Amino acid sequence: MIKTKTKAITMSDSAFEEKSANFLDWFKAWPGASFHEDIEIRDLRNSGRGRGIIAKADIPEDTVLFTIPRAAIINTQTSELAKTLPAVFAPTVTDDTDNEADDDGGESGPPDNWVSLILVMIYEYLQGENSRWKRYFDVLPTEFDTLMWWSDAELDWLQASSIVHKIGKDDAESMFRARILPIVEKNADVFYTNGAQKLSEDELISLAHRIGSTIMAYAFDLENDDDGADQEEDDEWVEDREGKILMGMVPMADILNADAEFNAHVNHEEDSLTVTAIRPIAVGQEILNYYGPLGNGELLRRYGYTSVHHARYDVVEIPWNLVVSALKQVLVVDNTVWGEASAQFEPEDFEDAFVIDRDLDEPDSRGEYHGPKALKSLPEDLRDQINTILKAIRKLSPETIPDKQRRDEICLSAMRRAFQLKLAEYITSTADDEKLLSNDTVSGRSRMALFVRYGEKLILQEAISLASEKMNGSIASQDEDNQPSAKRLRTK
Ligand SMILES: C[S@@+](CC[C@H](N)C(=O)[O-])C[C@H]1O[C@@H](n2cnc3c(N)ncnc32)[C@H](O)[C@@H]1O
Repeated sequence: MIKTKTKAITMSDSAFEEKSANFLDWFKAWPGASFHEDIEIRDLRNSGRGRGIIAKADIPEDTVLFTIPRAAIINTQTSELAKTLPAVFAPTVTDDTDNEADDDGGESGPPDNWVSLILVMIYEYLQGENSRWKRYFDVLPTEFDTLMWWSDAELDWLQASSIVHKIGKDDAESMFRARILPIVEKNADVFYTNGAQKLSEDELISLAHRIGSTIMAYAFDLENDDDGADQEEDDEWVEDREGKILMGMVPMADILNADAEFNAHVNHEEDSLTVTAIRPIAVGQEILNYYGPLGNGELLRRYGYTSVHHARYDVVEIPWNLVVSALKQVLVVDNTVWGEASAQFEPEDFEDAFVIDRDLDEPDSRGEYHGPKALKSLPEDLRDQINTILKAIRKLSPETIPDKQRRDEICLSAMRRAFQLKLAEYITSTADDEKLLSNDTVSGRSRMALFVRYGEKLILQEAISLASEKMNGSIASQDEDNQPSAKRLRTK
Protein backbone atom coordinates (compact mmCIF):
# COMPACT_ATOMS: atom_id res chain seq x y z
CA MET A 1 0.00 0.00 0.00
CA ILE A 2 1.45 3.36 -0.98
CA LYS A 3 1.60 5.95 1.75
CA THR A 4 0.92 9.37 0.31
CA LYS A 5 0.80 11.52 3.42
CA THR A 6 3.41 14.18 2.88
CA LYS A 7 2.59 17.63 4.17
CA ALA A 8 2.88 18.44 7.83
CA ILE A 9 -0.58 19.26 9.10
CA THR A 10 -0.15 22.91 9.97
CA MET A 11 -3.77 24.04 10.39
CA SER A 12 -5.62 22.93 13.52
CA ASP A 13 -8.51 20.54 13.03
CA SER A 14 -11.01 23.10 14.26
CA ALA A 15 -9.76 25.87 11.95
CA PHE A 16 -9.79 23.39 9.05
CA GLU A 17 -13.37 22.28 9.86
CA GLU A 18 -14.52 25.87 10.26
CA LYS A 19 -13.19 26.79 6.80
CA SER A 20 -14.92 23.75 5.29
CA ALA A 21 -18.21 24.63 7.01
CA ASN A 22 -18.03 28.28 5.91
CA PHE A 23 -17.22 27.18 2.38
CA LEU A 24 -20.20 24.79 2.29
CA ASP A 25 -22.59 27.50 3.58
CA TRP A 26 -21.20 29.95 1.02
CA PHE A 27 -21.58 27.37 -1.76
CA LYS A 28 -25.18 26.48 -0.89
CA ALA A 29 -26.12 30.17 -0.94
CA TRP A 30 -25.49 30.44 -4.72
CA PRO A 31 -28.81 30.47 -6.59
CA GLY A 32 -29.15 27.10 -8.31
CA ALA A 33 -26.58 25.33 -6.11
CA SER A 34 -27.41 21.99 -4.48
CA PHE A 35 -25.53 19.63 -2.17
CA HIS A 36 -26.98 16.19 -1.41
CA GLU A 37 -27.76 15.54 2.26
CA ASP A 38 -26.04 12.14 2.15
CA ILE A 39 -22.58 13.52 1.42
CA GLU A 40 -20.17 15.64 3.45
CA ILE A 41 -16.82 17.39 3.14
CA ARG A 42 -14.32 15.54 5.31
CA ASP A 43 -10.83 16.28 6.60
CA LEU A 44 -8.68 13.56 4.95
CA ARG A 45 -5.31 15.11 5.80
CA ASN A 46 -4.31 12.07 7.83
CA SER A 47 -4.27 10.03 4.65
CA GLY A 48 -2.53 12.79 2.68
CA ARG A 49 -5.64 13.72 0.66
CA GLY A 50 -6.52 17.17 2.03
CA ARG A 51 -10.28 17.65 1.92
CA GLY A 52 -12.52 15.16 0.18
CA ILE A 53 -16.21 14.31 -0.06
CA ILE A 54 -17.55 11.16 1.60
CA ALA A 55 -20.92 9.35 1.39
CA LYS A 56 -22.81 9.49 4.72
CA ALA A 57 -25.32 6.87 3.49
CA ASP A 58 -25.59 4.41 0.63
CA ILE A 59 -26.09 6.38 -2.57
CA PRO A 60 -27.83 4.89 -5.62
CA GLU A 61 -26.42 5.16 -9.11
CA ASP A 62 -27.36 8.34 -11.04
CA THR A 63 -27.95 10.39 -7.88
CA VAL A 64 -27.13 14.06 -8.40
CA LEU A 65 -24.57 14.68 -5.67
CA PHE A 66 -24.25 18.43 -6.13
CA THR A 67 -24.91 21.17 -8.63
CA ILE A 68 -22.60 24.11 -9.32
CA PRO A 69 -24.26 27.07 -11.04
CA ARG A 70 -22.00 28.42 -13.77
CA ALA A 71 -22.13 31.82 -12.07
CA ALA A 72 -20.16 30.36 -9.13
CA ILE A 73 -17.26 29.34 -11.38
CA ILE A 74 -14.28 31.71 -11.50
CA ASN A 75 -13.13 32.63 -14.98
CA THR A 76 -13.01 35.50 -17.42
CA GLN A 77 -16.80 35.32 -17.87
CA THR A 78 -17.67 35.74 -14.21
CA SER A 79 -14.89 37.84 -12.69
CA GLU A 80 -15.19 41.62 -12.90
CA LEU A 81 -11.59 41.78 -14.10
CA ALA A 82 -12.33 40.98 -17.74
CA LYS A 83 -15.11 43.59 -17.75
CA THR A 84 -12.85 46.18 -16.15
CA LEU A 85 -9.94 45.51 -18.51
CA PRO A 86 -11.67 44.39 -21.74
CA ALA A 87 -8.70 45.32 -23.93
CA VAL A 88 -6.45 42.92 -22.04
CA PHE A 89 -8.74 39.94 -22.62
CA ALA A 90 -9.98 40.64 -26.14
CA PRO A 91 -9.73 37.36 -28.06
CA THR A 92 -8.09 37.13 -31.44
CA VAL A 93 -8.00 34.35 -33.99
CA THR A 94 -4.38 33.58 -33.18
CA ASP A 95 -5.18 32.93 -29.55
CA ASP A 96 -3.66 29.69 -28.17
CA THR A 97 -6.05 26.85 -27.62
CA ASP A 98 -4.11 24.21 -25.79
CA ASN A 99 -4.73 25.26 -22.20
CA GLU A 100 -1.03 24.89 -21.49
CA ALA A 101 1.13 27.68 -20.17
CA ASP A 102 3.04 29.67 -22.80
CA ASP A 103 6.57 28.49 -22.38
CA ASP A 104 8.26 30.96 -24.63
CA GLY A 105 7.50 33.93 -22.45
CA GLY A 106 6.17 35.71 -25.55
CA GLU A 107 4.61 39.07 -24.82
CA SER A 108 2.44 39.66 -27.85
CA GLY A 109 -1.26 39.05 -28.25
CA PRO A 110 -4.00 38.56 -25.71
CA PRO A 111 -3.51 36.13 -22.85
CA ASP A 112 -4.30 32.46 -23.52
CA ASN A 113 -6.71 30.54 -21.29
CA TRP A 114 -4.01 29.76 -18.81
CA VAL A 115 -2.67 33.30 -18.46
CA SER A 116 -6.21 34.71 -18.33
CA LEU A 117 -7.16 32.45 -15.46
CA ILE A 118 -3.99 33.29 -13.54
CA LEU A 119 -4.76 37.01 -13.95
CA VAL A 120 -8.36 36.54 -12.84
CA MET A 121 -7.32 34.46 -9.84
CA ILE A 122 -4.65 37.00 -8.80
CA TYR A 123 -7.24 39.75 -9.10
CA GLU A 124 -9.87 37.90 -7.04
CA TYR A 125 -7.29 36.87 -4.45
CA LEU A 126 -6.12 40.46 -4.02
CA GLN A 127 -9.71 41.62 -3.54
CA GLY A 128 -9.72 39.72 -0.23
CA GLU A 129 -13.09 40.08 1.57
CA ASN A 130 -14.40 42.01 -1.43
CA SER A 131 -14.17 39.00 -3.69
CA ARG A 132 -17.33 36.94 -4.12
CA TRP A 133 -15.05 33.89 -3.87
CA LYS A 134 -13.30 34.70 -0.56
CA ARG A 135 -14.74 31.60 1.21
CA TYR A 136 -13.53 29.51 -1.72
CA PHE A 137 -10.01 30.96 -1.57
CA ASP A 138 -10.02 30.04 2.13
CA VAL A 139 -10.15 26.33 1.25
CA LEU A 140 -7.64 26.43 -1.61
CA PRO A 141 -4.18 25.07 -0.80
CA THR A 142 -1.16 27.20 -0.03
CA GLU A 143 1.30 24.30 -0.17
CA PHE A 144 1.77 21.73 -2.90
CA ASP A 145 3.47 18.43 -3.55
CA THR A 146 3.57 18.97 -7.32
CA LEU A 147 7.10 18.58 -8.72
CA MET A 148 7.52 22.31 -9.17
CA TRP A 149 7.94 22.59 -5.40
CA TRP A 150 10.47 19.81 -4.86
CA SER A 151 14.08 20.43 -3.92
CA ASP A 152 16.88 18.97 -6.08
CA ALA A 153 17.51 16.36 -3.40
CA GLU A 154 13.86 15.31 -3.51
CA LEU A 155 13.89 15.22 -7.33
CA ASP A 156 16.95 12.95 -7.19
CA TRP A 157 14.62 10.23 -5.91
CA LEU A 158 13.06 10.12 -9.36
CA GLN A 159 16.42 8.96 -10.76
CA ALA A 160 16.25 8.58 -14.58
CA SER A 161 12.56 9.41 -14.92
CA SER A 162 11.97 11.78 -17.84
CA ILE A 163 9.31 13.58 -15.77
CA VAL A 164 12.16 15.50 -14.11
CA HIS A 165 12.67 17.34 -17.42
CA LYS A 166 9.03 18.33 -17.76
CA ILE A 167 8.58 20.46 -14.67
CA GLY A 168 9.02 23.76 -16.47
CA LYS A 169 9.46 26.01 -13.45
CA ASP A 170 11.79 28.39 -15.30
CA ASP A 171 9.46 28.56 -18.31
CA ALA A 172 6.56 29.34 -16.01
CA GLU A 173 8.55 32.11 -14.37
CA SER A 174 9.50 33.62 -17.75
CA MET A 175 5.85 33.55 -18.71
CA PHE A 176 4.83 35.29 -15.45
CA ARG A 177 7.44 38.01 -16.06
CA ALA A 178 6.41 38.49 -19.68
CA ARG A 179 2.64 38.19 -19.46
CA ILE A 180 1.39 38.56 -15.89
CA LEU A 181 3.58 41.11 -14.13
CA PRO A 182 3.31 43.86 -16.78
CA ILE A 183 -0.50 43.68 -16.72
CA VAL A 184 -0.70 43.79 -12.92
CA GLU A 185 1.85 46.64 -12.78
CA LYS A 186 0.15 48.65 -15.50
CA ASN A 187 -3.25 48.26 -13.86
CA ALA A 188 -2.21 48.53 -10.23
CA ASP A 189 -5.27 50.70 -9.51
CA VAL A 190 -7.53 47.81 -10.61
CA PHE A 191 -5.65 44.97 -8.90
CA TYR A 192 -4.90 46.74 -5.60
CA THR A 193 -8.10 48.30 -4.32
CA ASN A 194 -9.45 49.17 -0.86
CA GLY A 195 -6.01 49.83 0.55
CA ALA A 196 -4.58 46.45 -0.57
CA GLN A 197 -0.83 46.47 -0.13
CA LYS A 198 1.11 46.48 -3.40
CA LEU A 199 3.18 43.33 -3.83
CA SER A 200 6.87 43.43 -4.69
CA GLU A 201 8.01 41.71 -7.89
CA ASP A 202 9.20 38.68 -5.93
CA GLU A 203 5.96 38.45 -3.98
CA LEU A 204 3.95 38.66 -7.17
CA ILE A 205 6.05 35.93 -8.81
CA SER A 206 5.56 33.66 -5.83
CA LEU A 207 1.80 34.38 -5.82
CA ALA A 208 1.69 33.58 -9.56
CA HIS A 209 3.50 30.27 -8.91
CA ARG A 210 1.03 29.40 -6.15
CA ILE A 211 -1.95 30.27 -8.28
CA GLY A 212 -0.44 28.51 -11.31
CA SER A 213 -0.03 25.33 -9.28
CA THR A 214 -3.57 25.63 -7.94
CA ILE A 215 -4.93 25.99 -11.46
CA MET A 216 -2.89 23.03 -12.68
CA ALA A 217 -4.32 20.75 -9.98
CA TYR A 218 -7.83 22.23 -9.58
CA ALA A 219 -9.06 23.95 -12.78
CA PHE A 220 -11.56 22.37 -15.16
CA ASP A 221 -11.90 22.71 -18.90
CA LEU A 222 -15.45 23.97 -19.25
CA GLU A 223 -17.20 22.14 -21.99
CA ASN A 224 -20.44 23.32 -23.37
CA ASP A 225 -23.48 21.07 -23.15
CA ASP A 226 -23.72 21.45 -26.90
CA ASP A 227 -21.69 19.03 -29.02
CA GLY A 228 -20.02 21.99 -30.68
CA ALA A 229 -21.56 21.42 -34.10
CA ASP A 230 -23.80 24.47 -34.21
CA GLN A 231 -22.77 26.63 -31.37
CA GLU A 232 -24.20 30.11 -31.33
CA GLU A 233 -21.71 32.87 -32.08
CA ASP A 234 -22.72 34.60 -28.87
CA ASP A 235 -22.42 31.51 -26.71
CA GLU A 236 -20.40 32.96 -23.91
CA TRP A 237 -19.27 29.62 -22.50
CA VAL A 238 -17.24 28.67 -25.50
CA GLU A 239 -14.60 31.21 -26.19
CA ASP A 240 -14.21 30.72 -29.92
CA ARG A 241 -15.76 28.90 -32.81
CA GLU A 242 -13.03 26.32 -33.24
CA GLY A 243 -13.88 24.21 -30.24
CA LYS A 244 -11.69 26.16 -27.87
CA ILE A 245 -12.62 25.46 -24.32
CA LEU A 246 -12.62 27.93 -21.47
CA MET A 247 -10.83 27.08 -18.25
CA GLY A 248 -12.34 27.83 -14.89
CA MET A 249 -12.13 27.14 -11.18
CA VAL A 250 -15.20 25.16 -10.15
CA PRO A 251 -15.90 25.39 -6.41
CA MET A 252 -17.02 22.09 -4.80
CA ALA A 253 -16.30 19.99 -7.92
CA ASP A 254 -12.65 20.58 -7.05
CA ILE A 255 -13.08 19.36 -3.49
CA LEU A 256 -13.43 15.91 -5.03
CA ASN A 257 -10.29 13.85 -4.98
CA ALA A 258 -9.70 11.55 -7.93
CA ASP A 259 -8.45 8.15 -8.98
CA ALA A 260 -8.23 5.88 -12.02
CA GLU A 261 -11.14 3.91 -10.49
CA PHE A 262 -13.82 6.41 -9.62
CA ASN A 263 -17.53 6.71 -8.98
CA ALA A 264 -18.63 10.21 -9.96
CA HIS A 265 -18.79 12.26 -13.12
CA VAL A 266 -18.97 16.00 -13.71
CA ASN A 267 -21.59 16.83 -16.37
CA HIS A 268 -21.33 20.16 -18.13
CA GLU A 269 -24.78 21.64 -18.68
CA GLU A 270 -25.95 24.98 -19.96
CA ASP A 271 -26.41 26.83 -16.69
CA SER A 272 -24.67 24.54 -14.29
CA LEU A 273 -22.30 21.64 -13.78
CA THR A 274 -23.75 18.62 -11.99
CA VAL A 275 -21.84 15.85 -10.31
CA THR A 276 -23.58 12.47 -10.40
CA ALA A 277 -22.87 9.01 -9.01
CA ILE A 278 -21.99 6.75 -11.94
CA ARG A 279 -22.48 3.62 -9.81
CA PRO A 280 -23.84 2.88 -6.34
CA ILE A 281 -21.63 4.42 -3.65
CA ALA A 282 -21.60 2.74 -0.23
CA VAL A 283 -21.72 4.66 3.04
CA GLY A 284 -18.21 5.74 4.07
CA GLN A 285 -16.80 5.60 0.53
CA GLU A 286 -15.09 8.61 -0.91
CA ILE A 287 -16.68 10.29 -3.94
CA LEU A 288 -14.00 10.24 -6.62
CA ASN A 289 -13.55 12.08 -9.87
CA TYR A 290 -11.22 11.09 -12.74
CA TYR A 291 -8.26 13.05 -14.16
CA GLY A 292 -7.65 10.78 -17.15
CA PRO A 293 -5.35 7.87 -18.01
CA LEU A 294 -2.26 9.48 -16.51
CA GLY A 295 0.83 7.60 -15.42
CA ASN A 296 2.12 8.27 -11.93
CA GLY A 297 4.92 10.55 -13.16
CA GLU A 298 2.44 12.89 -14.81
CA LEU A 299 0.03 12.59 -11.87
CA LEU A 300 2.82 13.66 -9.56
CA ARG A 301 3.89 16.51 -11.80
CA ARG A 302 0.41 17.97 -12.18
CA TYR A 303 -1.42 16.90 -9.02
CA GLY A 304 1.26 16.05 -6.45
CA TYR A 305 0.26 12.47 -5.63
CA THR A 306 0.61 8.91 -6.90
CA SER A 307 -1.91 6.07 -6.98
CA VAL A 308 -1.73 2.31 -7.34
CA HIS A 309 -4.64 2.46 -9.79
CA HIS A 310 -2.80 4.89 -12.08
CA ALA A 311 0.25 2.59 -12.37
CA ARG A 312 -1.40 0.81 -15.31
CA TYR A 313 -1.01 4.06 -17.30
CA ASP A 314 2.68 4.51 -16.45
CA VAL A 315 4.97 5.48 -19.31
CA VAL A 316 8.70 5.49 -20.00
CA GLU A 317 10.42 7.76 -22.45
CA ILE A 318 13.36 6.47 -24.50
CA PRO A 319 15.52 9.25 -26.00
CA TRP A 320 16.58 8.66 -29.61
CA ASN A 321 20.24 9.24 -28.76
CA LEU A 322 20.06 6.24 -26.43
CA VAL A 323 18.64 4.16 -29.29
CA VAL A 324 21.49 5.32 -31.52
CA SER A 325 24.00 4.16 -28.88
CA ALA A 326 22.19 0.83 -28.70
CA LEU A 327 22.19 0.48 -32.50
CA LYS A 328 25.92 1.15 -32.63
CA GLN A 329 26.42 -1.62 -30.07
CA VAL A 330 24.38 -4.26 -31.88
CA LEU A 331 25.22 -3.38 -35.47
CA VAL A 332 28.74 -4.23 -36.52
CA VAL A 333 29.32 -1.56 -39.10
CA ASP A 334 32.19 0.64 -40.09
CA ASN A 335 32.12 4.23 -38.84
CA THR A 336 32.24 5.57 -42.40
CA VAL A 337 29.09 3.67 -43.35
CA TRP A 338 27.37 4.84 -40.20
CA GLY A 339 28.42 8.44 -40.86
CA GLU A 340 27.28 8.34 -44.51
CA ALA A 341 23.92 6.79 -43.58
CA SER A 342 23.29 9.35 -40.82
CA ALA A 343 24.29 12.23 -43.11
CA GLN A 344 21.32 11.43 -45.37
CA PHE A 345 18.95 12.79 -42.72
CA GLU A 346 18.33 16.15 -41.10
CA PRO A 347 17.94 16.19 -37.31
CA GLU A 348 14.30 17.24 -37.76
CA ASP A 349 13.62 14.05 -39.77
CA PHE A 350 13.87 12.15 -36.49
CA GLU A 351 11.77 12.14 -33.34
CA ASP A 352 13.78 13.00 -30.22
CA ALA A 353 12.11 10.51 -27.93
CA PHE A 354 9.71 7.56 -27.90
CA VAL A 355 7.13 6.57 -25.35
CA ILE A 356 6.58 3.03 -24.12
CA ASP A 357 3.16 2.55 -22.57
CA ARG A 358 0.73 -0.31 -22.17
CA ASP A 359 -1.95 1.38 -24.27
CA LEU A 360 -4.72 0.04 -22.04
CA ASP A 361 -8.39 0.91 -22.30
CA GLU A 362 -9.69 3.65 -20.06
CA PRO A 363 -12.20 2.88 -17.29
CA ASP A 364 -15.76 2.06 -18.40
CA SER A 365 -18.87 4.19 -17.85
CA ARG A 366 -19.02 2.95 -14.23
CA GLY A 367 -15.49 4.21 -13.57
CA GLU A 368 -14.01 0.71 -13.45
CA TYR A 369 -11.15 -0.63 -15.54
CA HIS A 370 -10.67 -4.17 -16.77
CA GLY A 371 -7.97 -6.46 -18.01
CA PRO A 372 -4.41 -7.11 -16.94
CA LYS A 373 -1.69 -4.48 -16.69
CA ALA A 374 0.55 -5.87 -19.42
CA LEU A 375 2.64 -4.43 -22.22
CA LYS A 376 1.28 -5.87 -25.46
CA SER A 377 3.45 -4.25 -28.09
CA LEU A 378 6.66 -2.33 -28.64
CA PRO A 379 6.49 1.25 -29.95
CA GLU A 380 5.77 1.10 -33.70
CA ASP A 381 7.12 4.61 -34.28
CA LEU A 382 10.45 3.62 -32.71
CA ARG A 383 10.63 0.54 -34.93
CA ASP A 384 9.91 2.66 -38.02
CA GLN A 385 12.62 5.16 -37.14
CA ILE A 386 15.20 2.44 -36.51
CA ASN A 387 14.24 0.82 -39.82
CA THR A 388 14.68 4.11 -41.64
CA ILE A 389 18.32 4.26 -40.61
CA LEU A 390 18.83 0.52 -41.18
CA LYS A 391 17.51 0.79 -44.73
CA ALA A 392 19.99 3.59 -45.42
CA ILE A 393 22.80 1.41 -44.04
CA ARG A 394 21.69 -1.56 -46.16
CA LYS A 395 21.97 0.52 -49.32
CA LEU A 396 25.56 1.40 -48.45
CA SER A 397 26.53 -1.99 -47.05
CA PRO A 398 24.22 -4.83 -48.16
CA GLU A 399 26.41 -7.44 -46.52
CA THR A 400 25.69 -5.92 -43.06
CA ILE A 401 21.94 -6.28 -43.49
CA PRO A 402 21.43 -8.96 -46.15
CA ASP A 403 17.67 -9.29 -45.86
CA LYS A 404 14.53 -8.10 -44.06
CA GLN A 405 14.77 -10.93 -41.56
CA ARG A 406 18.17 -9.74 -40.44
CA ARG A 407 16.95 -6.15 -40.34
CA ASP A 408 14.08 -7.16 -38.04
CA GLU A 409 16.50 -8.97 -35.78
CA ILE A 410 18.84 -5.97 -35.60
CA CYS A 411 15.89 -3.67 -34.96
CA LEU A 412 14.56 -5.79 -32.08
CA SER A 413 17.99 -6.26 -30.67
CA ALA A 414 18.65 -2.49 -30.75
CA MET A 415 15.32 -1.80 -29.07
CA ARG A 416 16.06 -4.31 -26.37
CA ARG A 417 19.52 -2.86 -25.85
CA ALA A 418 18.07 0.66 -25.64
CA PHE A 419 15.58 -0.49 -22.99
CA GLN A 420 18.43 -2.11 -21.06
CA LEU A 421 20.51 1.07 -21.30
CA LYS A 422 17.55 3.10 -20.04
CA LEU A 423 17.01 0.70 -17.15
CA ALA A 424 20.69 0.99 -16.24
CA GLU A 425 20.31 4.77 -15.92
CA TYR A 426 18.23 4.28 -12.75
CA ILE A 427 20.72 3.91 -9.93
CA THR A 428 18.78 1.28 -8.01
CA SER A 429 17.37 -2.00 -9.26
CA THR A 430 13.71 -2.97 -9.41
CA ALA A 431 14.39 -5.43 -6.59
CA ASP A 432 15.94 -2.65 -4.44
CA ASP A 433 12.88 -0.49 -5.02
CA GLU A 434 10.50 -3.33 -4.30
CA LYS A 435 12.23 -3.87 -0.97
CA LEU A 436 12.04 -0.15 -0.11
CA LEU A 437 8.36 -0.02 -1.02
CA SER A 438 7.51 -3.06 1.05
CA ASN A 439 8.57 -1.42 4.29
CA ASP A 440 7.80 1.92 5.87
CA THR A 441 11.26 3.46 5.94
CA VAL A 442 10.62 5.79 3.00
CA SER A 443 7.69 8.17 3.21
CA GLY A 444 6.27 11.37 1.76
CA ARG A 445 7.72 12.79 -1.46
CA SER A 446 10.56 10.24 -1.55
CA ARG A 447 8.04 7.43 -1.44
CA MET A 448 5.99 8.91 -4.27
CA ALA A 449 9.16 9.31 -6.36
CA LEU A 450 10.14 5.74 -5.52
CA PHE A 451 6.75 4.56 -6.74
CA VAL A 452 7.10 6.49 -10.01
CA ARG A 453 10.57 5.16 -10.80
CA TYR A 454 9.59 1.61 -9.79
CA GLY A 455 6.61 1.74 -12.18
CA GLU A 456 8.87 2.90 -15.00
CA LYS A 457 11.35 0.10 -14.35
CA LEU A 458 8.54 -2.46 -14.50
CA ILE A 459 7.56 -1.23 -17.97
CA LEU A 460 11.18 -1.38 -19.11
CA GLN A 461 11.44 -4.95 -17.87
CA GLU A 462 8.24 -5.87 -19.67
CA ALA A 463 9.59 -4.21 -22.83
CA ILE A 464 12.89 -6.11 -22.56
CA SER A 465 11.01 -9.42 -22.15
CA LEU A 466 8.70 -8.63 -25.04
CA ALA A 467 11.63 -7.75 -27.31
CA SER A 468 13.37 -11.01 -26.29
CA GLU A 469 10.22 -13.02 -27.00
CA LYS A 470 9.91 -11.40 -30.40
CA MET A 471 13.59 -12.01 -31.14
CA ASN A 472 13.19 -15.67 -30.26
CA GLY A 473 10.11 -15.78 -32.45
CA SER A 474 11.93 -14.11 -35.28
CA ILE A 475 14.90 -16.46 -34.99
CA ALA A 476 12.54 -19.41 -34.77
CA SER A 477 10.69 -18.29 -37.88
CA GLN A 478 14.01 -17.73 -39.65
CA ASP A 479 15.01 -21.28 -38.70
CA GLU A 480 11.74 -22.44 -40.17
CA ASP A 481 12.52 -20.53 -43.35
CA ASN A 482 15.90 -22.21 -43.58
CA GLN A 483 14.40 -25.67 -43.08
CA PRO A 484 13.47 -27.53 -46.22
CA SER A 485 9.70 -27.31 -46.54
CA ALA A 486 7.54 -30.30 -45.81
CA LYS A 487 6.78 -30.55 -49.51
CA ARG A 488 10.45 -30.50 -50.44
CA LEU A 489 11.13 -33.11 -47.79
CA ARG A 490 8.54 -35.37 -49.26
CA THR A 491 9.77 -35.02 -52.80
CA LYS A 492 13.40 -35.55 -51.95
C1 LIG B 1 -9.02 19.11 -7.12
S1 LIG B 1 -8.12 18.97 -5.68
C2 LIG B 1 -9.05 17.91 -4.68
C3 LIG B 1 -9.32 18.50 -3.30
C4 LIG B 1 -8.15 18.55 -2.38
N1 LIG B 1 -8.01 17.28 -1.68
C5 LIG B 1 -8.27 19.66 -1.37
O1 LIG B 1 -8.21 19.43 -0.18
O2 LIG B 1 -8.39 20.80 -1.80
C6 LIG B 1 -6.77 18.05 -6.27
C7 LIG B 1 -5.71 17.79 -5.24
O3 LIG B 1 -6.20 16.88 -4.27
C8 LIG B 1 -5.22 15.90 -3.94
N2 LIG B 1 -5.71 14.60 -4.40
C9 LIG B 1 -6.66 14.34 -5.32
N3 LIG B 1 -6.87 13.02 -5.45
C10 LIG B 1 -6.02 12.42 -4.59
C11 LIG B 1 -5.75 11.06 -4.27
N4 LIG B 1 -6.39 10.05 -4.86
N5 LIG B 1 -4.80 10.82 -3.34
C12 LIG B 1 -4.13 11.82 -2.74
N6 LIG B 1 -4.34 13.14 -3.01
C13 LIG B 1 -5.28 13.43 -3.92
C14 LIG B 1 -3.95 16.32 -4.65
O4 LIG B 1 -3.23 17.14 -3.77
C15 LIG B 1 -4.48 17.14 -5.82
O5 LIG B 1 -3.57 18.11 -6.27
